[in-house]
Formats: sequence, structure tokens, C-alpha cells
Amino acid sequence: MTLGTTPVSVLPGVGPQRLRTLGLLGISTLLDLITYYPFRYEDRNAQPGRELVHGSRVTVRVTVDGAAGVKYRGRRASTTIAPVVTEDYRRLHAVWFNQPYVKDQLKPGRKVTITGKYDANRRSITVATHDFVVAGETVHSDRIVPVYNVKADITPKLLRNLIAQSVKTYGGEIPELIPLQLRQKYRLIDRLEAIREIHFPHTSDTLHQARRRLIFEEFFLFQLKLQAFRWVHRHEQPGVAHDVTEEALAQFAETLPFAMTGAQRRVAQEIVQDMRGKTPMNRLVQGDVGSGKTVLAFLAAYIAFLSGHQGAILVPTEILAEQHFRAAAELLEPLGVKCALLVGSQKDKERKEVLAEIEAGAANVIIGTHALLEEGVRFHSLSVVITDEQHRFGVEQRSIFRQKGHAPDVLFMSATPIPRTLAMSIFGDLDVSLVDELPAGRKPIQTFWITPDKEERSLRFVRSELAKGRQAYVVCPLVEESEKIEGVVNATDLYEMLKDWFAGFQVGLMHGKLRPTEKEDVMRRFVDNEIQVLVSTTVIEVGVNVPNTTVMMVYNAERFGLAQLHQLRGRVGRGEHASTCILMSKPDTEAGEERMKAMVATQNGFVLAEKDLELRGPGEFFGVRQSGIPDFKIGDLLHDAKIMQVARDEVQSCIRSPEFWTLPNYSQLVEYLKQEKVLLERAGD
Ligand SMILES: Nc1ncnc2c1ncn2[C@@H]1O[C@H](COP(=O)(O)OP(=O)(O)OP(=O)(O)O)[C@@H](O)[C@H]1O
Repeated sequence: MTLGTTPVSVLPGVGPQRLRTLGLLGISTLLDLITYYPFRYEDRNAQPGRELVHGSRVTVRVTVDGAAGVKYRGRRASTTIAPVVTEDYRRLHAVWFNQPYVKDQLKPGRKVTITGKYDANRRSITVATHDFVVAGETVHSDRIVPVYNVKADITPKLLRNLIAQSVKTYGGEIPELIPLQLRQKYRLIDRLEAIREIHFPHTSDTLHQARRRLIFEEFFLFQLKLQAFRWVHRHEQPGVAHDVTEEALAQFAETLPFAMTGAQRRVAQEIVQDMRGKTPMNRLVQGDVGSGKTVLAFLAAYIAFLSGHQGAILVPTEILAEQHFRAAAELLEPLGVKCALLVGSQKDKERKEVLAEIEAGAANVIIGTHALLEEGVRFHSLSVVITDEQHRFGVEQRSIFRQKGHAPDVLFMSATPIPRTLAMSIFGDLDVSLVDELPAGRKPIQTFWITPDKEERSLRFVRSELAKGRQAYVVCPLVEESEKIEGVVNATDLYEMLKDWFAGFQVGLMHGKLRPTEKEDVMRRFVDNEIQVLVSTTVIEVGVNVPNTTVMMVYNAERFGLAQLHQLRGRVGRGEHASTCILMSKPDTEAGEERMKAMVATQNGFVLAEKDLELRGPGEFFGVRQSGIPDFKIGDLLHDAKIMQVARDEVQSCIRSPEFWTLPNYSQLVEYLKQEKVLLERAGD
């Protein structure tokens, strides 16, 4: 049996309800369960009674030393008190609030480990958690205790029990994946032991060893997938060597409404070189907000067209897909390119038509959301995919194309500055290009941090910009009142208020809860300047390009991270007019204040990214939002960067050795690659 395919419902006590909650936590198989690692630990090693400090949280092992009693106050409130004695014979009282049922368990002589606040004057402990000591059973208190993310009916205790059960019953089925010589070389404990220790640590040292081993394993398997995929890719399916003449490139440049910056020209050359070669391109283009990356994406797609193939541009939202589609059509159709749009909200009939064009090769450049990755999409001859780092476009997604018979070049676009070494470990042998120059004539964006009492003054300023023919974004954190959080502005109310404020101008409302067609309509009217003020949540954060907009006003700016504020500010200052960013905020933390100051002080995304790291730590910076960066279960890309490098090098030498594919020592890994669909199973394999 394989744990990766065995559902958690095989465990006693897991019925439909719990199965659902576990599913919400991302646990559906036994493997998910045993690799559901704690996110932190609490040191609850028991202390001797004489060392307890007044007012602090303590853990002690005690024996119940007399009858426990319950006092009720009103119908619900109760206090349970039991006399107890510590192992070094100090007499104390253990106090439970509102848990009258514990009384029945507190039989004299019963041993229990309690954790809670110690009051030296009353000689009592207010119990926060307790664990009865059962002879011969592992207890979770009195040691380092794992803390898990839990939900509803899946309590920490239940989760620990489920994990304990599956490790006990199915532990033997956990395959060892790391080859012996590597385990020896890096002194890694074996997998089963590591999994036991990570959930039920004995000491901080054994816990450390377990973490080290599991982080290595996670990074090693990640690298293995990445590199094996490339290896197979190169050997079995070379990329397209695009045929592109200098004249065609010159013609492209001439069609542009502007002259490319030096940086754009340099990166364009790098892309052309890559695409001419047979080795599939794997390039990351990094450039700050508004630096002009889009035209490079269009160039790559155009090169595919010139060679008789297709280019796909994959973007994170429908708003962006629409925007890129319009811009691509405007630029490329005069060059004879047929552009197509594919997004989830299209009507069946329209979708069918687009799919047919894609399959027949009538559409040359296809722009879309993840809808492009769906099964029904068949390309005629796809030779380049352009995507961004927000998009999860890893081995799995490439496999989708490979199974369809394509080995496209890949170009990633990113406005998030990822340090080069880190980028290499994440994306493998990735080439990096920098667009480190803004288009000429850009005026710096003036940034102001104001407190809410200056709101009216700011709105008057916004109105003066509108009077000059410009447009404005007004962004706030929430969509509607039902989400009400004290003191936080919601878009629906703000919209109503601003309609009055900006009488004579059109105000529009945009947020994630609108239907796709509504969003599209609002956005189109804003682009066409039928709407002058767009009240929005952060759905407009990435990539939106309306160069006539000169004001970005953000309500409750303290609720956004630096990277997000920088992206929002990047929506203005994209044209010839001077622009302003107004951050309205009354931060209640020092870090919040620091963020506002940093935004005022610099407009450089790299500097802000570093500041963000410093203020929030790597976990959050590389966290949820940058979803293109893989989220690891246990490894931390910044803290454990060294382990990632070692894993990367070891995988490289494994894969390069011919023995890798044949020796039994590696068979588990090869099996793993098949399970992960990196190696395709073929008849006769
Ligand atoms: N060389 C140039 N000269 C003048 N304008 C340019 C140049 N390159 C791009 N632009 C214009 O600058 C604006 C921003 O460019 P683009 O949308 O490509 O930025 P981006 O790098 O994708 O930014 P973001 O990361 O914010 O999406 C667009 O209106 C684009 O037409």
C-alpha cells in the first residue's frame, strides 16, 4: 500500500464530518497527515515546584492530593479546585475555570501534568492545559509540545492522536527516499524516525536532527523533480529553434509607439538569442513596476509567430488578460498576428470558437488565465509560454504541455526582486535578465503619508487632478459592510461617499466579488475614461495599466504589506504626467509606521523588498502572495538556503550519473518521479 493514496478515513474515528475538516486543512491521505508538520513548538518540560516563578506560565507534574470541588457562579461560570502536590512535595491548588467536568477525573492519587499561570500568593496554578499521565503511554505535556494549525472539530489532541495512530500502524510503509550514501554523508537520521521526532520530540536536539533531515528531504525531492524534468526534457524533446531575422525584429520595434529603453533592448536581445537556440529557454525577466516588461512578453510571442508557431501569455487575473489582449491585438495585429483571449468566464459558444482557433493554429498569440492550462485546450504548435512569478508554473504545468506534445520555451516576468541565488535554487538553471531602467520622461511619483483627519484635503487634491483631465484610483481593504472591522474602510461605503464628493465626474466600483463581466465592464469604462475615479480593493494591484491615472489614494494603508503598497503605487506614474500616491493611515505598530516611512523615502522596489524582509521576515515575504515561489512544508528558503544549495548539487550529480536510472539504491526515487508524473510511464517500462 502507499500512504500517498490511502485516504485518512481508514483511521478509526474519522467519519465524514472530520474528513471534511481535515480536507480543509489540506489533509486527505495518510501521507498528508504524517507530513502535516507542527508550525511551532512549546517547551513544556516540567519544572520542579521550588523553581516556579510568580506570574509566569509554568508546567509541573503533580499528583491529586485530595477531593476536588466545583463552585458555580451563575449558570455557566464555574471554578474547579483540586489540591495537588508536586514531585518535590510542594502543596498547591490547581484551578480550572468553566470546565466542571474535569472534577470527575481528578481522583486522589491521579498523576497529571498541568500548564498555566502560577500565583505565588495564593499558591495556585490557573490551568490552561492538562494531560493525565497514563502509565506506559506517551504524554505530550512534560516535554516539547508541537503546535499545529487546527480547525473546528479537529482539535490539537485529536490531530496528535490521529498522527500517532498512523505512524504506529503504518510507519513501516513509509519509504526511505534519500539514498544511503547521502544519509551517511550528511549524517541524516532515517525518515520514519524523523517523522516520529517531528511530531513527538524527545529533546530539542533530536527535534533539530529531525527537522534537518526533513528539510533536506523536502528540498532534495523538489530539486529532483525540477532537474529530472529538465533532463528528460532535453534528452527526449528538444525545444524549437526559432528562426527570426533582424529585419523582422526591426519591424517590431518600429511598430511600437515608443522607443525601447536601453534595458528593454538588451533584454530583448537575450530573449532572441535564447529562442534561436535548440535548448528550451528558461528565463526570468525582473523589472520594477512600470519598467516596461509587457512589450518583452509580446516580443517573445511574436517570435513564436514568425517561426510558424504559437505563443501563450498566462496571467493571474481576467482583468489583466483582457488588458494584455487589447494591447497585444493593437500592437501585433498590424503585423499579421491573430491574437485570442481565453478566460474562465467566456460563454460556451465563444469558448468553443477560441478553442477551435487555437487547435487549428489560426490563433497565433493566446492570452489567458489558468483556463489555458485546462484539459480541453489543444494547441496547434505551442513554442513559447510567457508567465509571471505569481503564477504557479512549475514542473506540473510544464508536464501538461509536454503530454500534449509541446516543449515550449518559458519566460517568467517578475516585479518581485528575488535574489539571484535564491532564484536559481527555486527555478533551477534559470537565466535572469534585468530591466533596470524606467522609460524616459517618467516623473517621480510623489508619495505622502497622511493621517485620516487630512482626508478632506486629499480628496480636494484628487478633485483638482480630475479637473485637469486625469483619473484616480482610491483603494481600501474591505469589500462591503458585512465584513465590518472597526475603523476599516469598505469599498461599497466609500463608493457611495465618493459619488457625492466627486459630483460631475463618474465614479466606478471594482472588487473581487463582482461577476467577471461586471469587472470587465468597469475596467473597460475606466480605460476609456468614461469613469474617472475607480474605487477598488486590491484586485487592481498587479499589472493594471491606465497611464492617464495620476493619483493613487490608499485608505487604511497600514493594512497592506510593503510589497503590496509598492505594487499599488506602481499603478500610477506610468505615463507622461506627474503622479501622486497618498497613503492614509494611522498605524498602531512601530513596524506599520516604518512601512509608511519607507514608502515615502524610496520608490525603488529592490530597496523596499529588503525593508519588507527586515520588517516582516522571510516567511511572509515569500509567503502566500508570491505563490509562484513554492511553499514548502518545513523548509524556509531564506533560513535554510544552504541546505537548498547542497540538495541542488547532490541532485545534479545523481541525475548526471548513468547509474541513477538503474541502480536499486535509487529505485525509490525513480518511483517517486513516476508518481509525480515527471517520468511518464510508458508501455514496456
Ligand atoms: N520604452 C518605453 N517608453 C515609453 N513608454 C513605455 C516604454 N516601455 C513601456 N512603456 C509604457 O509604460 C507603461 C508600463 O509598461 P508595462 O505595462 O510593460 O510595465 P510592467 O513592467 O509590466 O509593469 P508592472 O510590473 O507594473 O505590470 C505602459 O503604458 C507602456 O506602454
